[in-house]
Amino acid sequence: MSLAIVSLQAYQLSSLVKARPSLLVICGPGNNGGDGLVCARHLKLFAKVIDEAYNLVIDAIFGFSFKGAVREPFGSILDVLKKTTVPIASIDIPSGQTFKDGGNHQFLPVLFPIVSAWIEAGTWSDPGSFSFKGWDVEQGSTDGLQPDMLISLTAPKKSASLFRGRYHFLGGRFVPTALEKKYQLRLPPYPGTDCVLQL
Ligand SMILES: NC(=O)C1=CN([C@@H]2O[C@H](COP(=O)(O)OP(=O)(O)OC[C@H]3O[C@@H](n4cnc5c(N)ncnc54)[C@H](OP(=O)(O)O)[C@@H]3O)[C@@H](O)[C@H]2O)[C@@H](O)CC1
Repeated sequence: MSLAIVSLQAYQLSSLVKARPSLLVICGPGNNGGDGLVCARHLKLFAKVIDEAYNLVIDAIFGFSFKGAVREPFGSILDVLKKTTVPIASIDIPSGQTFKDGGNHQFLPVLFPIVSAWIEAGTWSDPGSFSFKGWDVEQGSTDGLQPDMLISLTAPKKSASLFRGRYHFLGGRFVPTALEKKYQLRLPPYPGTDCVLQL
């Protein structure tokens, strides 16, 4: 639900009007794709809003388990998306991004101070400049999609340090206490009953 809500919050209808109303959700084979299907279902519930004219691609192709060289048919799909001028909103990970260590994108405790820093700084102007004791922001390749919007789930992953788009949201408010303690999370407070937070 939060993925659908922030998509509609970030993209005003007036700025996205095109002759043919459309919204494309591209789902990959893993749980990221599953998130995309749920997002599509909720967007459908907002049909009255998106009926007028709406052009946006929801990237739910790969999440944090993506690794290695991209295989077909996904390579061709990503090639098309890299050239499109339609805004792309990526769920959790911009699809196709790889890192120099070849590792996956599972969140790490060291990532969570970033969330606090973003909130405290009140800006997302230069995420690459953030550095914390014992850790520097990863410098990964920019092979993957460069979305206009990123919706991080639970906490931003490594790839969030490469994000240069306009909108970054955090979703997944209800983290089990045990998980929060295990990874020493410092998650930001969500206002009221909101389930998403713009970083
Ligand atoms: N708290 C959170 O953060 C939560 C996160 N959640 C969500 O789950 C997502 C992670 O889901 P996930 O683990 O299922 O992995 P994901 O990347 O969607 O798919 C893997 C698939 O991609 C394939 N594949 C891999 N590399 C490939 C390549 N080069 N070229 C082609 N294919 C490739 C791989 O195939 P395989 O290599 O195994 O054959 C497999 O089929 C996460 O990002 C978030 O969206 C929530 O649901 C829960 C809370």
